[in-house]
Amino acid sequence: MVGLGWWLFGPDFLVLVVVDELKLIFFAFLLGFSVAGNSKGCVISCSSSNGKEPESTESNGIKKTAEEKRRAELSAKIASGAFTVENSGVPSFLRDGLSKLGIQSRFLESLFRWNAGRELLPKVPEAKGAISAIRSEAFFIPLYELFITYGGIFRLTFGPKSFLIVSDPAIAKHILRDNAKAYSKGILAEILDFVMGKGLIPADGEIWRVRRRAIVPALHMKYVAAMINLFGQATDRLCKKLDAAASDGEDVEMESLFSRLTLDIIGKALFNYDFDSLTNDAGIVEAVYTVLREAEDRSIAPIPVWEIPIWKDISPRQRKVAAALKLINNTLDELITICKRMVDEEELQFHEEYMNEQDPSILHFLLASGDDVSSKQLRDDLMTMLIAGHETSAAVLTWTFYLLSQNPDVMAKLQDEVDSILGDRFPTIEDMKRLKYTTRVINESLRLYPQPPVLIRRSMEDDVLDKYPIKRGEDIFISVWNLHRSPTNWIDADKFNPERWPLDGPNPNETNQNFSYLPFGGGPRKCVGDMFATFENITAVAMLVRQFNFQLALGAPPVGLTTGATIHTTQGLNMTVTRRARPPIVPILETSTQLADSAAKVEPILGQTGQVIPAR
Ligand code: HEM
Repeated sequence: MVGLGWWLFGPDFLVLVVVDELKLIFFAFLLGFSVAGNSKGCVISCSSSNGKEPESTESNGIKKTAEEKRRAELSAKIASGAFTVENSGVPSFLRDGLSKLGIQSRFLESLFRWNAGRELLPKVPEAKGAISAIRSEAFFIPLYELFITYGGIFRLTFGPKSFLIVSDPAIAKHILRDNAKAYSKGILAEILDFVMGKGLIPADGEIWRVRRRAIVPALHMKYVAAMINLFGQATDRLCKKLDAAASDGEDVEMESLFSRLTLDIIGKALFNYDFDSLTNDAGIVEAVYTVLREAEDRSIAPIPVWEIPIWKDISPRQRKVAAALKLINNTLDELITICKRMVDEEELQFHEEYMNEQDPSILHFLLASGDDVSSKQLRDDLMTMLIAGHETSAAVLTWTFYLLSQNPDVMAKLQDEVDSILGDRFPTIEDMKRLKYTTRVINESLRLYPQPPVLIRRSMEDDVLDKYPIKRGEDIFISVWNLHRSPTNWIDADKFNPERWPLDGPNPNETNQNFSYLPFGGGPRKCVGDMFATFENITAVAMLVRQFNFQLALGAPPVGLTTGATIHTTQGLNMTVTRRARPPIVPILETSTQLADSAAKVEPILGQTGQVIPAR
């Protein structure tokens, strides 16, 4: 999924290439709240649950002290009101001035009557950006400090433009669910247009409604159950790779391996295509990564040079992106054609849980359903889901393994559960319900590292948030990071504590946590792949920890965080992987028929609307 995280930051200057006023303002914002290029992200100090920090060398220690000092200075500045904007407004200032000059109050009253109603309306607390004070870390971290001072909604002002930062569950619920129709995806749609077009994430209005209605049924329970087999096979390939590294005593960079694992999975799941990116780096895999990198870079670039007409023809980089997009589009067109042929030749009896055993992909479902859609729209949807379903899951796995490496007690408990429930088998749909602690570990990882950390909206009409009236056209960032780490919502908010979620309670979601927990968003635009992703993550975590122990590699760079579409590490997650001292594991693959049969017997574990569980 894509979020404000897209917008990282460039150097501390603003070059005035006016392509679009709003985008420039955004760039100004980003420049202000900039961060962390790959080399200068913060050392994570907010994530460790048991007081253990990532392994640190002497220089890491120095960096960390500087970081803590910088953060303390920022907190002190915020607390002293250095960011606060006085809300007195011009009319009251003028009125006071005229009154001091001796103008009669009766006259002043009639003069200023036009403004009386407006002045009485409460104003959103306002903070102004101070570029130098809040540079050099992932943007959502300074937003947290501002939230602690200014509260669940505040306005962040840069020059003529401002942004509303929302960190309050009730306001988030209003925007995402109760009055969702009044909000669009705003600038997100503009930035992602080159790659996602009118795909489900950026689309708004009627296109979104029609496509959502077509796509959601494709992710039915029988399909997701069949996918567990695929998750198992792909993870098994990763296990083999790790096993070889363990034999050779080589450290591994897990973030990129997780990215490849989830790319392989989503390619098969969406359009029955095997990227085989765990072993293959060229051609289409390279093209996918070129496009992904471009999407991230566009979101952080200080100048939208790609919008200058001639640029895309002369810039080697833009030509490479165009060639990559062409290759992907051609491949998708080919896959669509092959799939159409398959559907034509099939004795089709389409029904609610329709699934083709040879090709259970979402594309096959959509074509078999008779979905009346252009190839371009289909491509946009597939591309959107490819990115949405790939980056997010990879990030969840990355941060889960980081957290596990910092919390050996949790790891031990997790391995006990996996050993007793899975043994040496491949996971099945029934296991998804039984692997309760594994699920809680992932729930908790998603709380501390929400993917994406911020959701973006734009108001399409005037509205009232909390007690504050807001105008049409407001750009709003709902900080899931703040919601998930708010001291009012959570006890020991920064602590990694899977035990906070009772094993016998419902699976935590936005509904039963009353919008203080939004791992998959909420309301009509909630993630369509939540169950798919949860089962994918459970399968991968369970199979990996069953076979290996994971530790941060000795001498590896500290694990810093930065933002792209999701929360990335600054320099990778370098780990030493060792085989667990257990009898050798010989996975037994179950057939898809068995899986499909068993799917019918298992209730979904997601989307339960149990009673509200107070945050713990
Ligand atoms: C752990 C993995 C995942 C996480 C954390 C995640 C998170 C999210 C979130 C937070 C949203 C809401 C965005 C917003 O309101 O602005 C979202 C939307 C979406 N997600 Fe996911 N997602 C994940 C996996 C997937 C997968 C596997 C797929 C596809 C199979 C997918 C497809 C989508 C789509 C299409 C939307 C847009 C829905 C709409 O606007 O109607 N996601 N996701």
